[in-house]
This record gives sequence, structure tokens and C-alpha cells, in this order.
Amino acid sequence: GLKRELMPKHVAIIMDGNRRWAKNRGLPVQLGHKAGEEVMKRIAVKCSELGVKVLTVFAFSTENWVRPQEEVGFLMKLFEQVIQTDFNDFIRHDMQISIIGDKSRLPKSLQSLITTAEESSKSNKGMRLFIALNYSGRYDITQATKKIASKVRDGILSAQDIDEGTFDQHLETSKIDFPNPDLLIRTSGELRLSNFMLWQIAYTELLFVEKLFPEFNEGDLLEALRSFQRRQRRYGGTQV
Ligand SMILES: CC(C)CCOP(=O)(O)OP(=O)(O)O
Ligand SMILES: [Mg+2]
Repeated sequence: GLKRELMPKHVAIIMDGNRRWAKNRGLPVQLGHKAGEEVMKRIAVKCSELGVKVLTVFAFSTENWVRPQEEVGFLMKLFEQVIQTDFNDFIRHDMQISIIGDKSRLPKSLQSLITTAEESSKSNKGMRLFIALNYSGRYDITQATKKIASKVRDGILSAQDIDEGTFDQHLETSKIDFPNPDLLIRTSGELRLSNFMLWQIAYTELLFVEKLFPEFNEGDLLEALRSFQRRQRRYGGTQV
């Protein structure tokens, strides 16, 4: 069974397979995304109950803009529902909600809902929920670099003082106790990172599962966590 003391502090999930799930059932893609959103809500609550400290879910990548207009429009409306309605479930578990990604390209209505959700949950003490919207690992590293370069220009930082910690402090997952995921789960059988948190996952255990995200349930989450707990993490160290 699961040991609480071996629970990963930070779990990240690439929620993939919504459209295939819909297609397999002859449903419109929108219902695949809707089904995925229901699963995300249940998995977030389960992670919180299991004592996970940080959960990061990849909900929309910078590459997803190329999708058909009606699908992107539907997804943006769905994200508004997540941070307006699902939000009530999240705060019932005292979760702190943060959106990571380039918010400037999101609809204005979504941007203001994000501000409200982040503001009203920022002093909560429960699990930290990061929802990655219009996010990518390369975007995150680039924005951190810009912030660091500005500080060097303004004399706040000297170039030789820049170290790995400097980046940890300027990425969008900074300012939390567990910025780097211990476990990254990707559903739908795809074996790639799709430009997710590239810097943060340097030592993250990767787990690829066949199930499409809408099929991923609490049992699959427990199995993923058991698989993580069975792994011996060496961080490149000498211990065998
Ligand atoms: C927007 C994103 C979370 C949706 C994930 O599922 P997907 O639309 O990539 O579905 P497919 O991989 O089946 O095309
Ligand atoms: Mg996909």
C-alpha cells in the first residue's frame, strides 16, 4: 500500500488524450475536453486528500493555439468554468490556485477570473494547484532569463552571481517549497514532454500511462503513486 511518508511532494500531469477519447465514442472533441476537466477536478481533490503538496496540470500549451478556432474558444470557456465553478471544490479543500503561463494572450474575461481566483485563494494552507495555461517550458526559461537580465542591467544582480538557484527563483513555479515535480505523469501513451516544465523536471520520475486522460481515475492515480514509491531515486549519486 501507499506510505504517506513516501508520497511525492509535487506531482505534475500532462493531461493528454481528450480528443481521441471523444473520437473513440463518436463524440465531438468538446465533450472530450469536458470529460477531461471532470477528471482533473477529481484527481486534484484526491491528490489533496493523499497529502500531495503541489499539483501542476498542463491544461493548454503555447502550441495549442493552432487548433480550430471553435475548439480553442471552447477550451477558454472551459478554463473560465474551472477557475470559477470547480474553484469552489478546490477552496473547500483549502487549495491555493495559481495559473502559470503567458496570461497576456488569454481572453480578458479569463485573465480577470484568474486574478480573482489567485487573490482569493492565496492565503489558503492546503495543496498548491498550478494550472498551466498558455505555458511552455521554453517560455518559462525565457521569461526567467528576461527578469534576471533586467536585474543585471539594473545592478541588482551581478552576472557571476547567477547560478541554478537564480533560475529556480525566477521561473513561474518559484516561491514555493517544492518547485520541482517528483513525479510527472503523462496519459494517452505519448512518450514526449511537449515542452512542459523543462527546467524543473531535471530529476523528475517520469511515468507514461496508456489510458486517455478522460479514462484516468483515482485507481490509476494510486497505481501511479505506488509505482513512484517503488522507485529508488539516485539523483545521479553513487548509491546503488
Ligand atoms: C488541451 C489539452 C489538455 C488537451 C489534451 O488532449 P488532446 O486534445 O491533445 O487530445 P488528443 O491527444 O487525443 O488529440
Ligand atoms: Mg494530445
